[in-house]
Amino acid sequence: MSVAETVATAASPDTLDLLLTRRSVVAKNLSEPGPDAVTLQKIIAAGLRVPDHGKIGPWRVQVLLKEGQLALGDVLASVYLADNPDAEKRLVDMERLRPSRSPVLLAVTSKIDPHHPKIPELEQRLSGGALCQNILVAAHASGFAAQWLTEWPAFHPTVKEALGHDADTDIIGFIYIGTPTEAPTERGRPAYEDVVSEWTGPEPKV
Ligand SMILES: Cc1cc2nc3c(=O)[nH]c(=O)nc-3n(C[C@H](O)[C@H](O)[C@H](O)COP(=O)(O)O)c2cc1C
Repeated sequence: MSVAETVATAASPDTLDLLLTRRSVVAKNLSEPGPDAVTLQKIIAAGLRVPDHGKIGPWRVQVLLKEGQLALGDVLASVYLADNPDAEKRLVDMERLRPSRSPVLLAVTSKIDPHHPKIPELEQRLSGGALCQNILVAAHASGFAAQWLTEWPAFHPTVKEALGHDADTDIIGFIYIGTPTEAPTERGRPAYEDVVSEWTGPEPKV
């Protein structure tokens, strides 16, 4: 079997265009329809195909459809109320609806082995970030839009516990996926020259 047959080497201008134009769509602007089960599986499978030094797989993905979103909404409302006993009902209701903003919600977690004999913690963490980004790109390539959020629930131990995770697991993203109700305006991006430079060797020591 040739190299070309085993590695995706064909030029894909569409992929490049997508990467050059990708924009998040805010979760509240993501409505039905969401990806169907087969499409969603492909989107997540693309996420799982990330660089993962040492084949550790230090990440997990939970799919929250309407049932899970409503259940998580109940958790958020009760945690929010416990932390803010004087909160207006309107704000508690907003928390209850937070996970239901889009048809599909993914909770992505990362569990790092800080004592791994070979793979540094940083690399394990970055693999999880790459997974989230692959999911965003795959969602867009499938004709949907998405937003990767953490917001307060990602950092709340009770929310983490309710999702079934131990204290050593981090929620690294809630990824909202759906169909945009309005096109996002373009967002300023760093100027290429401010970020990219050519390095040709160490500065001479004077
Ligand atoms: C790990 C991570 C967490 C994020 N969490 C939030 C968040 O909690 N709230 C928010 O408004 N944006 C958050 N963002 C930013 C959005 O995902 C997104 O980048 C932003 O809306 C800008 O859109 P863009 O992707 O088109 O640049 C987060 C991004 C990353 C990478």
